[in-house]
Amino acid sequence: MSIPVVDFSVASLSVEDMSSADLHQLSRELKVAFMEVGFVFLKNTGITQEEVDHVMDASRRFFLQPDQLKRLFVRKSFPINPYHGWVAMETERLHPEKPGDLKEAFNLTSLHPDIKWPSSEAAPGFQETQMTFFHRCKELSLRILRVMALSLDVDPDIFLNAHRLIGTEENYTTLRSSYYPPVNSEQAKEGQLRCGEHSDWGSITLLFQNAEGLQVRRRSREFICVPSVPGTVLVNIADMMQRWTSDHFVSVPHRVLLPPAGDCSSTRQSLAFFLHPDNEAVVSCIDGSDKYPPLRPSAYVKEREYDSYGRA
Ligand SMILES: O=C(O)CCC(=O)C(=O)O
Ligand SMILES: [Fe+2]
Repeated sequence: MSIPVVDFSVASLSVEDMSSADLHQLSRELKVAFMEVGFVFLKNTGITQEEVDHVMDASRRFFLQPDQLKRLFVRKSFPINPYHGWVAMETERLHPEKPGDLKEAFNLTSLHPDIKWPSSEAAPGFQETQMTFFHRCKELSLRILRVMALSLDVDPDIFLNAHRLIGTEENYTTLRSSYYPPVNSEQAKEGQLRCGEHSDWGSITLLFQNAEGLQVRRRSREFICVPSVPGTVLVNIADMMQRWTSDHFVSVPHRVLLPPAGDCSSTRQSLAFFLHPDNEAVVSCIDGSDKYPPLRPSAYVKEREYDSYGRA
């Protein structure tokens, strides 16, 4: 198994109105990828490599600031949004039974004007690039949701109707910039990785990476390495979408390895857009079956959060 590459041109963000496009071929290809692999590379989405590089450059400048500055923006310090903000090294464990992940991250979850950002002297371009990219990823995700609904022959708005509040406190969608600093893999703790094995929690995830290291688990349980393909967006199904589609679309575990022994100087960066349904939407099996009971994203996310961060 390898991860398929699908051409998204007909629904690209550079096509102003996709409603009249012929999306059938595209929807068939996406369906096969999401049913069989759970991951797909999309090319020609309208989001360019240049845009991605620009956001990664601004993120890197933020991460290279002293922790003392970044702590002013730490996650859980924003009264209006508990998810938004900076996550220090080894704070998060995406595999709940393993040591903390060897990465730093910045979660953009709230676009509220009361949210405090680093000054443009401390982190040039950080706020603007993050916010602009959040919107770009949102627009692309909504297009993907529409094609996914078509592919399943259900109401084309069925997923869109549950993603109306992105960027507000009523929706957990997050643009996460991750920074994996150089690490000597021989000094890491037993079982420690750059990002522990996990599946994503939301509806779908868009991922942009600037280096290898990502691995995806196959049905046979062995992991395969995912290349970094410039100019593409890697899209995967997340857990709530798997339930929503009664397991037709599969949410697949993945992880980010430490660099190979002897490589103590490479950094890695990624940008992940975790698309989530609105907190109070109801996610129930779209085929009308009772394979899973209906869930509320707010309650579901809280439960998953305890696993990754503890019940504190
Ligand atoms: O950094 C990456 O390439 C993937 C990270 C990831 O899977 C996640 O943060 O959920
Ligand atoms: Fe992930």
